[in-house]
Amino acid sequence: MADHYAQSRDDGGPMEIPAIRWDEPPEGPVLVLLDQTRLPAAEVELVCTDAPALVEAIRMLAVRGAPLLGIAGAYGVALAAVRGFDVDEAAQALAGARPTAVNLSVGVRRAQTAYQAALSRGGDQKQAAGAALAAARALHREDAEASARMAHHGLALLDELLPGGSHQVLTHCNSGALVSGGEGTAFAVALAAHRAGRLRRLWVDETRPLLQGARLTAYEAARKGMAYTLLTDNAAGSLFAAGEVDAVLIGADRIAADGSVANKVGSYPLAVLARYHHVPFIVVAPVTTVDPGTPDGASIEVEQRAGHEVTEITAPQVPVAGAEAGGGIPVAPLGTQAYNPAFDVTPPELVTAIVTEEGVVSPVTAEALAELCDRSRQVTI
Ligand SMILES: CSC[C@H]1O[C@H](OP(=O)(O)O)[C@H](O)[C@@H]1O
Repeated sequence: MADHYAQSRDDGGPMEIPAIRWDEPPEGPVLVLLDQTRLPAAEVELVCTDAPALVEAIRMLAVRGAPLLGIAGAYGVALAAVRGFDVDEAAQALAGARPTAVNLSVGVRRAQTAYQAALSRGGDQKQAAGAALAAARALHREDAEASARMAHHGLALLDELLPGGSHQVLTHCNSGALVSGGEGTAFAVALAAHRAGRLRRLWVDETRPLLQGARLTAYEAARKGMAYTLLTDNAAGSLFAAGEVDAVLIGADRIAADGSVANKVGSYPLAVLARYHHVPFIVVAPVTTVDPGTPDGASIEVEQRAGHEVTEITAPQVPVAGAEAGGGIPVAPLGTQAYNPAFDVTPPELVTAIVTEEGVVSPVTAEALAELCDRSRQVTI
């Protein structure tokens, strides 16, 4: 079950409303999401009291973005546990809500494993539920820490690649606080450059069809006082040709063992443009987005979404929950079939560097990624 609660701005200023928070009102624990389908027009919280409501929120992108999906998945398992629902059933539904971002299944599995381990140690249901919640909280905290470290490593890389002055950086989709326990991934690097006085402008791809750039990155950049300019996705090429892009910064949803990067559809063309115009193409993602179990780009399942997201324009530019047709304004003849992959895959040879909280991988090779993952596991242990 899910309810919407509008946010009131008591002092008139921008509120820092977390993308996700756990709450324990008298009527029982809930997971509270800043409903991203309503941004930027309204800051509305969506309250989930069970896993099915969270699964629907994930599917309609009320909560989205790889690292945040992992955090939400972990909290979703904890929510099922504390409310006495079947945890394994909830975990399966949550992990299957969207296929491409590996973080979702990783987060679900982390909380589910903590729950099962507590039971195997002789703990009761309440203790096991507490263990699942503790695992979710730990993942939330770790992701915030990872975001800050990625921003640090990413800014150092920009300074190395683009010494001196301030620069124009292009980003695609949304990779800020709305996808993270902290300030995000690629956007966090741009924000660090802004704070250091080294961001002349952030070019923001609108990111059709769900407009994560226009609706969410512009919303985040405005709140942070960054100099940003919105553009249609098909205008990016002319910016490169005019020499107006100094670097590309994007997030990732899954990085295969060979360094192939799945990210929002439209990322691959930017990588080709960047290569042709000798511009650094930088991917920023936590190590949890690297999936050693996926050997290469061809092995990444790319989510195919409903055609009406392409053939219709809806008021908040997102699908209506549960509706077959989006109920939006048709921009194509009724009955038009649409191709709507949510992601595309960029091969490692087009990626200048992958920035993680553990450091920078460049050039991107399977060996370097494996070493990074091993180093991360040693730190985690
Ligand atoms: C850094 S994770 C953000 C990542 O997630 C977005 O996809 P979606 O909005 O469908 O969840 C996009 O791929 C971003 O790069």
